[in-house]
Amino acid sequence: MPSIFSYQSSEVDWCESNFERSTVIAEYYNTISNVSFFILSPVLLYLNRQYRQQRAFALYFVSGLLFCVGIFSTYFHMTLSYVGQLLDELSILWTLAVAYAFWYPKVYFPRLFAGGKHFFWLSGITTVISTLMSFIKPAFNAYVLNCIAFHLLYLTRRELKKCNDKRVHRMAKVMVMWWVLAISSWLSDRWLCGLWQAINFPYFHSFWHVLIAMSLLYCCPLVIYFDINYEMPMFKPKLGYWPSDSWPVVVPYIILEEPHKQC
Ligand SMILES: CCCCCCCC/C=C\CCCCCCCC(=O)N[C@@H](CO)[C@H](O)/C=C/CCCCCCCCCCCCC
Ligand SMILES: [Ca+2]
Ligand SMILES: [Zn+2]
Repeated sequence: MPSIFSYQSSEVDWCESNFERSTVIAEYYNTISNVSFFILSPVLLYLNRQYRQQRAFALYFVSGLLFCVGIFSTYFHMTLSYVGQLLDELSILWTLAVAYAFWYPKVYFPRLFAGGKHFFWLSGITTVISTLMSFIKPAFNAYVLNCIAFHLLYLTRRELKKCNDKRVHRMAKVMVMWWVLAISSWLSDRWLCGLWQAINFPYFHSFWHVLIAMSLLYCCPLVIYFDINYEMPMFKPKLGYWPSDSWPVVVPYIILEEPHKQC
């Protein structure tokens, strides 16, 4: 009986051919494309340093978890092992759970959980139960995780309705654009593999890694922007672009200004 750590013990196998470029790395491009997550965390921490000073624990914690997602995803695509797959999926689940626990706006709490503390415990218990359930059918977990993006889209829409800053609307549109490209790549790698192999281009899952990291690069400042509006009334969040506004490719980040707020 193969060990749960052994190569190819996972029931999921992505479209890229295995061991084509290396004898130790099962899926070469799917493995190296995880570098996007190793870049994402330090970029977030560096650019949003004013916010980091205010909410150091939350930002360091979630950036650390995103880095772990990168490590486990690398391990998974390198080995295609059962343990790799579960670590990959569970690290995503826990990153999402922790991000919700830190940043889910109190105004959306069900009335029963108005205090916040109960909501925190409910999220924790739900995550522990989901963790246990994820062992039942691991191949199904990724679909469930992807559905959470729809809830994030819904929350973004509701927040944008209350916001008249055009730059924030633009940032949300760019985030959605990256996410649509990302999810299309993920689905096409899952469902259209025969076609991609026929044209010798089975690399859509590695595009997914890069594109979802791009989407998170826009999603995180958006979350920070709304958090400042809700939780830090002494500051006014302002959207900045690195390296500068005039560059064709830019990375958004949040600047904290002292006076009154706009949204
Ligand atoms: C201020 C910071 C706020 C941060 C909030 C966001 C927290 C996001 C948490 C985790 C997302 C990581 C997703 C990367 C997955 C990479 C690993 C991977 O590719 N795994 C696959 C197998 O290799 C697996 O099949 C994928 C599973 C699906 C993951 C779905 C994640 C949903 C992420 C939602 C991102 C929202 C971005 C924009 C929303 C419109
Ligand atoms: Ca493969
Ligand atoms: Zn992956």
